[in-house]
Amino acid sequence: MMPVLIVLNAGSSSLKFQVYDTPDGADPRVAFKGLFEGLGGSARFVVKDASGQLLDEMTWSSGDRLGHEEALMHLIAWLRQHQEGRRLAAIGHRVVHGGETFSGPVVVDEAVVEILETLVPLAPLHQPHNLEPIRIVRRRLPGLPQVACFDTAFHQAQPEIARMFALPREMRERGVRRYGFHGLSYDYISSVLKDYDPSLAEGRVVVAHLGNGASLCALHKGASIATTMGFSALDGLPMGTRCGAVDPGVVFYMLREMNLSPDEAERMLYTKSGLLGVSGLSNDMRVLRANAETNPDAKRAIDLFVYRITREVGSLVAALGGLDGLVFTGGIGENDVATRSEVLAGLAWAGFVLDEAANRSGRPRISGGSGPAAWIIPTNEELVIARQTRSVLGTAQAKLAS
Ligand SMILES: Nc1ncnc2c1ncn2[C@@H]1O[C@H](COP(=O)(O)OP(=O)(O)O)[C@@H](O)[C@H]1O
Ligand SMILES: CC(=O)OP(=O)(O)O
Ligand SMILES: [Mg+2]
Repeated sequence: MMPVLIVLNAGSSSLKFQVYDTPDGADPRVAFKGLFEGLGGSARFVVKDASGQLLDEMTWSSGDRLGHEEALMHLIAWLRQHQEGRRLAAIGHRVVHGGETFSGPVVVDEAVVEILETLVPLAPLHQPHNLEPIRIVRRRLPGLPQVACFDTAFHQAQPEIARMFALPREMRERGVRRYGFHGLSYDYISSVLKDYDPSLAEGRVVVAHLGNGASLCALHKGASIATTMGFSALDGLPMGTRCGAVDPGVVFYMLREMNLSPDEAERMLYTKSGLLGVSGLSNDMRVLRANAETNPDAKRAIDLFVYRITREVGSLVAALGGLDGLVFTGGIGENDVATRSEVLAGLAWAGFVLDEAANRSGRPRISGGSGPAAWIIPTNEELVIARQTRSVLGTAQAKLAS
């Protein structure tokens, strides 16, 4: 029987999953993938095969109030019916925050869950939802091994100075420092860069993960040396609904002069800002592009997004001491032709020459000339989770056997 892994990425109303076969001596291979969306309301389940062919679909009415627990049990039941020749071996979870404790994936037990709970205030938009399926599986399928894979872990190797705030020492001792996120995505890009451009993989690269959340990472010889997100997933670039870097003085103004409660201020920064807040229209780049010519606020939101990316690339180039290439990834980075060309135009000073035809057709290399290289590389956070899950479980089993 082929051991399979379920990889879960849980959000507030969605549960994305991929099911991986784990053949001996080869990379994990997608067998099924899909998602639940609209959880808590009118929910929908979609499952496809590895090539994207629809295999099954189901919807629930809003009265059913399908939650994460029912969704997960539905997925496991579906898998049992369709897993001929396969055996569910483990579940790997995306967990956004691993704090100072975890610099790599970890097999989940009660002590691990307790530590991860303490990190909820550091990632309120993600961490509670990431932990929910972990708790459900512990309750409903207690024998099934679970592995937590962290967005912060890849950045733990950064030099200390890149991880520091200029705050009093006791703050650092409390763990108030820059962590960085999107590490599963950067780990993936780092692992495949040599297949695209072997000399770039050994060089100085800025990776732009531009999705609903957005950040940049400076890679030197494949390792993270700096990133734009910090203590929380709010810092750095503007995002779909998050503000990115703001002067902390703004927060005091919100609390004191506007009398917002901490919860209200937090909600504004996490869910009402970014592309949505500036445009007043949408957090979705597709909608903003479609309206940019007629709606000045939509154009303003896009312009600010691009401007902030180019400024932050400049900062990371300084941290790297130069630049050999730039990689675009994430929903916007992989799909939005105009964002890529505008960012490269803003970075013309660094010597980028855009290959417009390549950019329009989404070909992987979108730069010409002899300057730094620009690439589009689709990310694959789920594959990294599958690799890490198999690897730590293999190590744990080897330890048990010895
Ligand atoms: N075809 C497209 N053109 C432009 N932007 C797109 C396109 N498809 C997706 N996007 C953008 O990507 C975002 C989703 O990015 P993604 O990386 O999938 O997000 P998540 O963080 O949820 O994984 C959308 O909100 C939208 O702004
Ligand atoms: C950490 C983070 O911002 O994740 P996402 O892009 O999935 O929101
Ligand atoms: Mg994402």
